Amino acid sequence: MFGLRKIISAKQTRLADAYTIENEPVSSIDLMERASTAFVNEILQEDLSNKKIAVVCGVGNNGGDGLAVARILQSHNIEAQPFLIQFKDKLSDDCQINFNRLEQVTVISSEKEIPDLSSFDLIIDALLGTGLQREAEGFVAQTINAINASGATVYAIDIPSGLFCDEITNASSVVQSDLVVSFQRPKKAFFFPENNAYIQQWRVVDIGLDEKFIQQQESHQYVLDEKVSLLVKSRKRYSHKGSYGHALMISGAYGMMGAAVLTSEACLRSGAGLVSSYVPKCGYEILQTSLPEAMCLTDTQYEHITSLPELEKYNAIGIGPGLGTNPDTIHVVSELFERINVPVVLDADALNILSTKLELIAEIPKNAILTPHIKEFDRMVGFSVNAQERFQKQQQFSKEHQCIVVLKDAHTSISDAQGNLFFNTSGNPGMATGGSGDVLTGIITGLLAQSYSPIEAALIGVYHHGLAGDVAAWQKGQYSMIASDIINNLRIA
Ligand SMILES: NC(=O)C1=CN([C@@H]2O[C@H](COP(=O)(O)OP(=O)(O)OC[C@H]3O[C@@H](n4cnc5c(N)ncnc54)[C@H](OP(=O)(O)O)[C@@H]3O)[C@@H](O)[C@H]2O)[C@@H](O)CC1
Ligand SMILES: [K+]
Repeated sequence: MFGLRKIISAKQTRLADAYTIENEPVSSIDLMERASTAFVNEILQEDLSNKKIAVVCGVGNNGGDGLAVARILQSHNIEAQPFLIQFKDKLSDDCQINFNRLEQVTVISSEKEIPDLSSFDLIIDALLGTGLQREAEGFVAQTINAINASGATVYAIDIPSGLFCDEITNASSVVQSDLVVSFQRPKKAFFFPENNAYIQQWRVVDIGLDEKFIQQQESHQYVLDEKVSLLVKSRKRYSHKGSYGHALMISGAYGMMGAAVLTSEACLRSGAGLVSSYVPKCGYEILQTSLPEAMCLTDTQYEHITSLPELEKYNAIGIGPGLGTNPDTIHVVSELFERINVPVVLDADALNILSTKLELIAEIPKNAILTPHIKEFDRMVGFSVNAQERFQKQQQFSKEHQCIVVLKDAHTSISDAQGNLFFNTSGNPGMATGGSGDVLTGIITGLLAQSYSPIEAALIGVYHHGLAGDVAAWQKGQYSMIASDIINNLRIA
């Protein structure tokens, strides 16, 4: 969908593996060599020459990768000591071949022999991969615990050992990795916030699995990454401000006018031809002074919004940032639902109003974009025990109400009315700062005004918002960046 990559299950990965072996064709041992070489090339971006490295391998193909990685690192004159944790008598065929290709492997065949790993700088975790069948216990769990207790940096091959690929892991013995280098696709598990302790950072390397086959697999989950830029249309040479739509931002209350300024400015920066900002009277001078490029309309009331302006001339509307939930403002949302006939973004207090008047949820305009963070979402649909349940509810909500939900988190997820779920890969913790969400609302509304479809606007907006945040973090650092830095680094292209 939109040229974005599908996220597939462990089972589908095995099918893609077998399909590639048969149809490329390539032998499975050569595919393992390719994967191991790609892993080594990725980690060699860092200078490892003075590091003492342990490669902790299991008996399956993940272990086979680990043994090959140790050999390839040694061929680069890097000290990498392989350990085979023999928790089963028989090694997989390719693991056995790679075992035979190494001159020296320390074989550990019982719990008692597990070495103290604290003298190593770096541990490469190749104990278990996507073949995990059950929670790690006994010998395997003890080895995982030894890796975690070592104090060394840990890089995991494909997935941290002990972590389930497609569902929430409740086990206590899971490798806590600093980096995962995953083959071909990120795993579903990488997008569960619950797995944060096991995955500080992940990257994906291409190992040449058949892409066409992967994209044909039944999956409704996608990776939202730089490929979304393909959806961005170039601006026409002969065009004028009227060509790029007129957006209306409804936002602000006394003491919250910054939200109105940020959301309106972000809307302009996303390329909307014209932006009008509807604010309470107290916001008139603030808005006109800080954002001369926007037009300003005011409510009759001074401190908060109590009514709506005429809506006919706008191509898209964004409502919610800094709006407040004053009793006189609440009815504005239901009135908007009755009168609106253009795409709309509902954010912040517009969502809080929805959660105090749940009967309004049934009236959400078709194709509306809702941008809750987790707490706002839970207030609307009820508490979820974990991310997996919340993602299901998110997909269900989108289908039932024919709308798009942008659930804001470290990996923001975007659900559409067809049941698809897109996981964003841009952004950083520095973006957890006041006003960041207001900026996103402005960006998405601005894209809607330019006639992008709601799902396109949500995908382009979320990815570029994160990207601008990454540039801001690079400039100012995650601690010091603020929401206006995100706007200043926005570059949709
Ligand atoms: N996909 C690709 O394209 C490519 C994949 N590649 C690599 O292959 C990896 C997948 O390999 P894999 O399927 O051999 O599984 P893996 O994770 O090594 O473990 C299986 C072994 O562990 C055992 N076992 C399971 N759970 C257990 C537990 N809790 N406690 C104890 N034992 C447990 C299980 O035993 P069983 O359940 O059968 O008793 C079996 O013996 C993948 O992650 C990637 O690194 C690349 O080489 C090339 C291309
Ligand atoms: K692993």
